[in-house]
Parts: sequence; structure tokens; C-alpha cells
Amino acid sequence: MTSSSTACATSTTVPSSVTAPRSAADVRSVDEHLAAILSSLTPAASQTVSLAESLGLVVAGDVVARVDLPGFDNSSMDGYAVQSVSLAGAAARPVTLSLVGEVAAGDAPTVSVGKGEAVRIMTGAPMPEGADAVIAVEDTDGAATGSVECRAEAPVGRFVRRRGEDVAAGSVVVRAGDVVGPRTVALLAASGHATVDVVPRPHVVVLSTGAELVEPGQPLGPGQIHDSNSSMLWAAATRAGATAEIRSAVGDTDEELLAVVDEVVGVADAVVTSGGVSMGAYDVVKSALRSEGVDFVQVAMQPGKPQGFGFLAGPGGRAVPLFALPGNPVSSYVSFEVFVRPALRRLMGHADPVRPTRRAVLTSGLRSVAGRRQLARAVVTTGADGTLVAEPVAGQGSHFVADLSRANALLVIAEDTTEVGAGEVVDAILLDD
Ligand SMILES: Nc1nc2c(c(=O)[nH]1)N[C@H]1C(S)=C(S)[C@@H](COP(=O)(O)OP(=O)(O)OC[C@H]3O[C@@H](n4cnc5c(N)ncnc54)[C@H](O)[C@@H]3O)O[C@H]1N2
Ligand code: MOO
Repeated sequence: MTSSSTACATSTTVPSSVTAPRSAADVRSVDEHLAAILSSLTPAASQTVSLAESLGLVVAGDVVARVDLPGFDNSSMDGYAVQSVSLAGAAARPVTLSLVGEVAAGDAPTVSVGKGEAVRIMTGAPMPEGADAVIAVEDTDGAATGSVECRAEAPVGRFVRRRGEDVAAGSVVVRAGDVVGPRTVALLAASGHATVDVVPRPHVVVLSTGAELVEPGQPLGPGQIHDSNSSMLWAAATRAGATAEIRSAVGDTDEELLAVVDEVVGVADAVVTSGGVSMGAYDVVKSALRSEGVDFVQVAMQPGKPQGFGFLAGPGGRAVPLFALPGNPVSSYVSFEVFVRPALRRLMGHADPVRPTRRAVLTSGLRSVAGRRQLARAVVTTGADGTLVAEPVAGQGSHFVADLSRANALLVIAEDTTEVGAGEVVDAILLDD
């Protein structure tokens, strides 16, 4: 593997900001580290995908309607297409019209409607020539042949859906930057599109390191633990909109890790590792990848202090971003939320890739280390008056997986705050989309 300093990609280049000057003692603020990551990434080149593959993706260019919507004047009711004048006074004294034909949805009408005549018509069927209104079947005797007795008037345009009244052919229906949702898909399909140009999902490879790790479900030996970070990061990447795969946990030697990394840069648009980034004797990610273009820094946050980020040289000069997250499960998750999710959303073309914060009232106080932004796990609920209420989970240590699992929010306690009391209002990042 070559150093990323020589890497170069068409859509992703290695920017100077990745290695931008840091604050004293190699400590970066959360905002500095996030800004360095985001400014180094650009959205992937667009791809044309079927509507079935487009859900949740960002539209790459304006889309123009190929047809008018509705495409033709048609009835919004099952009933009879008539000339409005034929039914003058019908509310007071029923009027009988002669039935001259029938038109169903999907038919091309062959009859026209004159004064004193009616054509039986179904919802969505094209209006026959000459008709300018529809009387609903409920206001008639419901006849299918011969003549129909009508007991209501039908002003011009009654129950008629006009061609182009929703969308005119040639007008923009979906804009670049829109995120495809169920309603977008409906509009694209209705306006003549089977495919759409989108920014594709990045493919994320998740790698966990540590000789103590055993696959979930396997028996544990002395000192061993189940690898929970791989599943967690896979799920988080998938939830963020990426596709993701797990490579089995890697041991604690540089050679092992480098061999796996060398292989995955061929298939990954981003690599996320967990573990091996702090000060220990076996912190393999740091020791193996430092010389491969990954920058290891301390970020002024808790949890998630040790972080690595950089670009690996992939095939064809592709620069593949690598996020080296700390191994403690809570630190790993919080790091993903704070740095990796926004990065993946940036690669996917989202204009604002960072989750918004909401204001929430604390139910109990929290202490925080001076100089570090704390991202405390909490359960946020909506109070009776609509305000958000945040209950910090009991276990705020980086190993409390059960409390992490219960939480649905991260509370942001600023770097210069060492204590917040019950009843105070704090910023909360809600984690469930
Ligand atoms: N002397 C110091 N020690 C530590 C420091 C420090 O500044 N000086 N920082 C601490 C902080 S903060 C963190 S966070 C951790 C980060 O450690 P690593 O990223 O090197 O992670 P490991 O040592 O590999 O593991 C830490 C912890 O997490 C468990 N782990 C690791 N991978 C997984 C996984 N895939 N699934 C579940 N659990 C995992 C591992 O067994 C350890 O218990 O360093 C502190 N130490
Ligand atoms: O910062 Mo570590 O990530 O506290 O647990």
C-alpha cells in the first residue's frame, strides 16, 4: 500500500485541511475535527438508478415532467358526462338524458355528448368530446343503458380534472438536492420517469481490531469479549444511508491489519475501524496506519477522545477515507454519530449532513470535564406541554452498552461547562431518524 499523500481521486481528493494545524498538544476541538473531515469530502459522482433503488438518496439534477398531469381532462367521479346546460333545473325537477355510450378508465372515448345526452363514465376516464361536466351516479337512477334520470345540476367543470392542472409537461418536478421519499417517487413515476439521477450510497467496510474479540454467538474464553462494535457500526452506517459490510475482527499485529486494509480499499468508499487508537502497547490501528496517511489526533470530547482520519490510496488513484474510532463501544458509537455519519451524508450529497439539535430540559444534573465537550447519553421524551425532557442514563462510562442502547439522544455539554443542574435546558441530538 502506498501512502495517501500520493493518492488522488476524481471525486475525493486529499485536502490540506486534514492535516491542518491543530491546537496545542495535538488536541482539536470537535468542530475543528468535523470541519477538517467535511471539507475534505465531496459528493460522489451521480448515477442513474431505478425508482426502486432511489429511496433516501439525494437527487443529482433537476427533473422535468415528461407529460402533463393530469394527462387529459378526466372524470373524478363515477357518473355521467354531460353538457352542463342539459341539467339546468334538474335539482328541482329531474331531467332524463339519453345514454349514448360509456367510457371507462383506460378507454379512448369514441362518442361525443350533445345537449340532452349523457355518456356513462368511470373515475379516471377521459371526458368525451362535447361534455363539460359530470353528474355523480348517486344523483341519478344509475341506468346503464337507454336513458338516465338526473336529480342534480352540474355546473361547468363539475367533477372534471383538467389536463395539466397539477403539472405542466416540461416543468421542474424534483430539484437537485431533494431527498427521494415516497411522495417524490410518486411524482417521478407519474411524470414519466422510471429512473432518476442520484448521488449513490457509499459502501462502508467496518473493521474491528483487538485480539480479545470473538464473533457474537461464539463461546468466550478467558479475557475475551464479543465483538459488538462491528455490528453496531454496520447498523449505524446502514441507517445513515450507506451500504455496509463487516470484515471479521482483526488481531493486534500491523501485518494483519495492513493486509486486510489493502484488500478492502479495493471495494470500500469508506473504511471505519474501531479500537487500537489510544496509548496501549497493542494499539495496532495507530501504529499500522500512521504511515499510511491516517492522522491520529486527540479531540476535546468525551467520549471519543482518540480519533484517526485520513485517506488510503485505493486502486486507480482513488482516495478512500478511513475513520479510526476508539474501541470502547460508547466512544465508538458517539464518534460515528459526531464524525462518520456527517461524512457519509456529505458523500451522499446531503446539503446539511449534520443532525440538528433540539432544546431539552434536564431531569437530573450532569457533571462534565472542563475543556471537553461531553456527549451524554439520555432518554428524551416529549412532556405534556410539548417541551422535550431529557433524562441522562445512569451509566455515562464508555463501556455501558445497555445504557447506550436505552438512550435515544446525545446531550451536548459545552467545553467550558463543568456542571448542569436539573431543570436546565441543554442541546440534544436526537438519534432516531
Ligand atoms: N493510557 C491511556 N489509556 C487510555 C487512554 C489514554 O488517553 N491514555 N484513552 C482511553 C480512551 S478515552 C479510550 S476511548 C480508549 C480507546 O482505546 P482504543 O481505541 O485503543 O481501543 P481498545 O484499547 O482496542 O479497546 C478499548 C475497550 O473497548 C473494547 N473493545 C474494543 N473493540 C471492541 C469491539 N469491537 N466490540 C466491543 N468492545 C470492544 C476493548 O475490549 C476495551 O475494553 O482508550 C483508553 N485508554
Ligand atoms: O474518550 Mo474515551 O472515548 O472517553 O472513552
